[in-house]
Amino acid sequence: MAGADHWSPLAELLANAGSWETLLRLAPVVLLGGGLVVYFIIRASLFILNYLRIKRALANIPSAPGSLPFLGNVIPMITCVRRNIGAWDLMEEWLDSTGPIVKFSILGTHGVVVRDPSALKRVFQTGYKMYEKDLEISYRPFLPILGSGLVTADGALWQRQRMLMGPALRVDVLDDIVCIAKKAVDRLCEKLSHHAGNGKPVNIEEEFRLLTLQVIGEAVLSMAPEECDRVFPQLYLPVMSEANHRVLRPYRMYLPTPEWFRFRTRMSKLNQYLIDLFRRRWETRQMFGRQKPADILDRIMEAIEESGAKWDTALETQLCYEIKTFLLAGHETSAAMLTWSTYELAINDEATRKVVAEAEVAFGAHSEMEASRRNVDEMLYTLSVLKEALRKYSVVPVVTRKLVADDTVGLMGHALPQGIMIACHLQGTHRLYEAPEEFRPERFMPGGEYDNFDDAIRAYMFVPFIQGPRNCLGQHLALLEARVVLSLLHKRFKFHLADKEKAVRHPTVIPVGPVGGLNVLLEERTA
Ligand code: HEM
Repeated sequence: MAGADHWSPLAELLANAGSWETLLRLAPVVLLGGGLVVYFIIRASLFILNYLRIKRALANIPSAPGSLPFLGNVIPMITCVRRNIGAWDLMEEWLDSTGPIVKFSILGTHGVVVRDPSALKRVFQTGYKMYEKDLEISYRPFLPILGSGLVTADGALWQRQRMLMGPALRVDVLDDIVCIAKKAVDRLCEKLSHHAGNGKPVNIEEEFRLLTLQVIGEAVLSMAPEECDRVFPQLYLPVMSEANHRVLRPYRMYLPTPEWFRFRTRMSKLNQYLIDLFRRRWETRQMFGRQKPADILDRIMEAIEESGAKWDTALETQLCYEIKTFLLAGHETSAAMLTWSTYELAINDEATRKVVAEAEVAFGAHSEMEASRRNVDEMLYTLSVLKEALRKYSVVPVVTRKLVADDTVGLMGHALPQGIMIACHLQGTHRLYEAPEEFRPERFMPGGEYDNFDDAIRAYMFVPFIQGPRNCLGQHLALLEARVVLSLLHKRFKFHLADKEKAVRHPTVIPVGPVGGLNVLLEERTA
């Protein structure tokens, strides 16, 4: 019968609606549907209540201009790129026009932005346990790579890992860095010598990126330069580039595009490469016993042995996150610092002369001397050039935190509610100097502008590595490496800018380098 062919279970249920049997059959569907509705109503009510609680608590703080209902400030933050400025530059405009604390919101997430050193002291030092890493927005695209590594860990795990990793980066490894950096800059000089005087521009930012990867690859894993040049551009750099794209285009994290699959494949190959390396190293240590540590990995393994921890897959995974964190944190930031320092030296003969003079003392007239760490520590002017580049260009312009408890002390005289985001505007702090647009390394020489800030806030007036318990673990390594590289390169070559226009800071990528890199022309220095 034609009618019976179209008889569906739903039609049957409707026909029998009202009978006990049917009601019993419908019960699970009704309960599930009802449960879901109640769940969403509760979630939505909690969201609205929380939204109103935070809105009320922030009522006295001035708002950033251009806020729309629910969207908040998201549109000006995305579209500011059209003006060739970054979201961090927009925040600076808010601070300049509105006051020392400004509130903003992004799709229902409320936040405040601050730059005053006293506020940074509260976030980074005195109240740091309340101000946790903001993993939901800023670091989210990097979580598949960095996982629970040091930069993205919090609480007890972070504390344990920091204790384990800290000494491996701070103590005697710094002595090795001088030698590793010297070898790397010698290789770069050899490469660049083919370009000297030929009138062809070299993108020195790209060269610094490769160099700093080689230095961190050798310091952490004893990787030969050729191995670094083979593995990293194939596996590591493309995953970092995709993660950077995802910052402004978060949907890329969820769409199964060819790039999404490539990201996953490269990630698992990189993880496998590192885990194989760890296993070989661990087995060798168990076979031949303790030897003088060759690199940072050896030092970490020594600390693991001393802690009595068992080698298992959980430990391997955690170590993998830590090593990728060192690779990420340890190369692009340093490359950006070297790039901006080179840019400024190219337009400042007097500063270059002082840097070259320090290199001659530390490395001898022909750069053949193996400088000791003490020699490099004495290069105060070169250090000041690097610090001034970090101040003027703020390669990490902003770091964000999430407030996980009500802060009754708060920031800039305002108590703050749990759940908001705090944007610590490091770039803004670095502009609180005299004539901030001028490049003046003397600010950081003994007795200079920096030394003259009040004791209570001085440490929070220069924050490229932030401050407090979560400060950058690699800052000494970075500044040591960069002193060797900058001074020896300038001792060997004169750098001229290939482009006439002023370099412009990249509006979307952190660490911030110049848009299009830095093209230079090279000339061998004769005297
Ligand atoms: C000029 C170079 C560098 C700059 C400007 C820089 C900047 C920073 C900043 C701003 C943070 C704090 C991030 C946050 O709290 O959200 C940080 C953390 C960190 N950096 Fe660096 N960094 C540099 C070089 C390095 C190097 C060379 C290494 C490692 C070899 C390194 C390892 C780390 C680690 C492990 C952390 C996390 C510390 C923790 O949370 O306990 N950094 N860095």
